[in-house]
Amino acid sequence: MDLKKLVRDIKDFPKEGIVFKDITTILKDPEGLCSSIEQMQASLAGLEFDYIVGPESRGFIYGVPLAYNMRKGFLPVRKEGKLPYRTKSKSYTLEYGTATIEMHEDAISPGDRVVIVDDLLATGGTSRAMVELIEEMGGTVEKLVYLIELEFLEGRSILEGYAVDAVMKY
Ligand SMILES: O=P(O)(O)OC[C@H]1O[C@H](OP(=O)(O)OP(=O)(O)O)[C@H](O)[C@@H]1O
Ligand SMILES: Nc1ncnc2[nH]cnc12
Repeated sequence: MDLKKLVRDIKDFPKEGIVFKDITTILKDPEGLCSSIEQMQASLAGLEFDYIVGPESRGFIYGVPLAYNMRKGFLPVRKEGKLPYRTKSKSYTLEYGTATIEMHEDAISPGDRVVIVDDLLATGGTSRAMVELIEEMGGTVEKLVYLIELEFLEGRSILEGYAVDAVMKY
C-alpha cells in the first residue's frame, strides 16, 4: 500500500516555515493504519531484542502495537513531569523547538536490547536523547524504526553507527 497518499502536509504548523507531516489521515484509514504498522514491523523481522521504547505522544501510537504484535515489553518515554516514579531526563532540540524527555530510572537494566519506534525522524534530536538515556542505563539500541523520515533534515547524521529504517522518505 502506498501510504504517502494518506499523509497530509500542513504548512506553517506549529511554526512558520515548518511543513508538518500529519499522520492522523493514515490513522483514520483502516487499511492505512494496518499497513503502516505492518510495514514498520517488517523492518524488525528476525531482529532479537527485549523492549520497544517509544516517545510521547506519536511514538506511543506505533510503539505499542508493534510491541504487542511482537510480544515485547513497551517502555514509554515522556515529556518532563509526567512519569510517576524516579526519572532520568535529557533536554534536546527538535525541528520546531526544545523539549525535555524522561524515562523511569529503572526502566532499563544493563544488557537490555532495545528498539526505538517513532512516527517521524526529523533532526534526530528526540531520538539522540533517547539513545543517550538508554545507553546511560546500560541498554543497547539494536535499531531505530520510523514511519516517516525527513531526509533533508539529516537526522541520520547524529545517529551514525546505529541501524535506522523508515517506511516513507521525503
Ligand atoms: O527528529 P526530531 O527533530 O527530534 O523530531 C521528531 C519528533 O518530533 C515529533 O514529536 P513531538 O515532540 O512534536 O511530540 P508529539 O508526538 O507529542 O507531537 C515526532 O513525533 C518525533 O518524536
Ligand atoms: N515536519 C514535521 N512533521 C511532523 N512531525 C514532526 N516532528 C518534527 N518535525 C515534524
